[in-house]
Amino acid sequence: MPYEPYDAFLLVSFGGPEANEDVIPFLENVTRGRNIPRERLAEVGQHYYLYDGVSPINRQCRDLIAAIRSDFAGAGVDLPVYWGNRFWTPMLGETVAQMARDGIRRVVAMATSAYSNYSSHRAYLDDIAAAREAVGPDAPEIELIRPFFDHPGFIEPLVEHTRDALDRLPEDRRAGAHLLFSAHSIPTAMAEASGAPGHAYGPGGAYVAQLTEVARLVSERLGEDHPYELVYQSRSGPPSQPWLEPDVNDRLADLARQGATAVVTVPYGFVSDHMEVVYDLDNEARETAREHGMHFVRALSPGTHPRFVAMVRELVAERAAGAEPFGLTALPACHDCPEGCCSQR
Ligand SMILES: CC1=C(CCC(=O)O)c2cc3nc(cc4[nH]c(cc5[nH]c(cc1n2)c(C)c5CCC(=O)O)c(CCC(=O)O)c4C)C(CCC(=O)O)=C3C
Ligand SMILES: [Fe+2]
Repeated sequence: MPYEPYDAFLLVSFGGPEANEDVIPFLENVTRGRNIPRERLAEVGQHYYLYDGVSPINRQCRDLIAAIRSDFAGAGVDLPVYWGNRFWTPMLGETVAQMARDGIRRVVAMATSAYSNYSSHRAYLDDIAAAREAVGPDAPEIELIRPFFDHPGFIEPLVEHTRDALDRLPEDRRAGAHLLFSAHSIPTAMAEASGAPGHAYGPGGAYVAQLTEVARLVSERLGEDHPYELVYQSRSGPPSQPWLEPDVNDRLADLARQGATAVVTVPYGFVSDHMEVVYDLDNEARETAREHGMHFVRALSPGTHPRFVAMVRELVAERAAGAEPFGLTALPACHDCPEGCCSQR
C-alpha cells in the first residue's frame, strides 16, 4: 500500500567529507558565497584531519535511514526512502534527479535540523527548490516536515540522554551539576530574522525562543534540581560580526571561577553527534573543563533513539493529514515557511 498522498520519503542532510582529500572540496561547497575568514576554514579543516578526513555525519544519516526503514516497515508505511545532502555526496540534486527517473511524483522530506533559522530551515527549502528546478518539469513535488524542536519525539530522547549523562558523573558530583544546553551559534542578525515575519518572539527571534523553551522543557522533565542555561558553540564568521553568545568555553571558565565542579553539556541544537559535537564539545570544551579542574560529561544527541525515529513517521502522518503541528510549547511551527520566513537578516 502506498502512503497517501506520498510516494517517497527523503532525508535531507548537510553532508560531510569521508576522506582527507574530500575535506577542502567539502569546505568549499559549504562556504561558497559566505563571508568566512580563511583562518577559520584552515582551523575547521584541522578538525576533520584529526579524524582522517571522516565526518561522522554520513554514517549517522545511513544509520537513521536504516532505522526509519525498519520503523516504516513495522508500521506498514510503504514509502521508499531516499537521501540527499546539501554539501557532499549523495548530493541532493542527484537524488532529486534519481527520484524523477524512478517516477516519484510527491515526496515528504525531513531536514536533519530541528529549529527555525536561515541555516537550519530556509536554506534547506531553497536548496530543495534549486534541485527541483535543475531537474525540470519531471521533478517531484517535495514537502518538508515542520521544524520539530518541541515534538515529544525530540524532547523525550533529550531528557533520557541528559539523565544518562548525569549518571556518568562521579556520584558525589551529581547533585548540583550544571547543565549547559548547547546549540550552534549563528549571526545575531540571522537569529533576529528567524521564524515567521510579524510574530513577536522576543530578542533573538524564533531560534532563541525555541532554544529557550526546549532547555526549560528538558530540565523540567528531568525533575532534578540542576542549574541550567543555554550556551552556544561553533562560532564562525569575522570577529566584527556579532554572533549569539555566550560561548560554551567562556561559560565553562566562568562557572569554574564561581566554584562549579561538574558540568553536563547537552548538544540539543543538533540531531546527531556529528563533527561540530565531537570536535567542539568532546575535544575543545572538554579540554576547557579539564583546564579548570571540572568534571565534564557530554550527553548524546537524539541519533537513532527509537522515540526520535517514531517521530519521523508521526510527522509524515501529520503532514499527510494536513493536521496542525503538534508540539509541547506554545510556539508556532509552520509546515511551509511562509514567504520571508527565516530570511537571512
Ligand atoms: C544552525 C547551524 C547548524 C545546526 C542545525 C543544522 O544542521 O542546520 C549547523 C550544522 C552543521 N554545520 C556543519 C558544518 C559547517 N558549518 C559551517 C558554517 C556555518 N554553520 C552555521 C549554522 C549551522 N550549522 C552557520 C551560520 C555557518 C556560517 C556560514 C553560513 O552563514 O552559512 C561550516 C564552515 C566552517 C565554519 O565556519 O565552521 C562547516 C564545515 C555540519 C556538518 C558537520 C559534520 O561534518 O559532521 C552541520 C551538521
Ligand atoms: Fe554549520
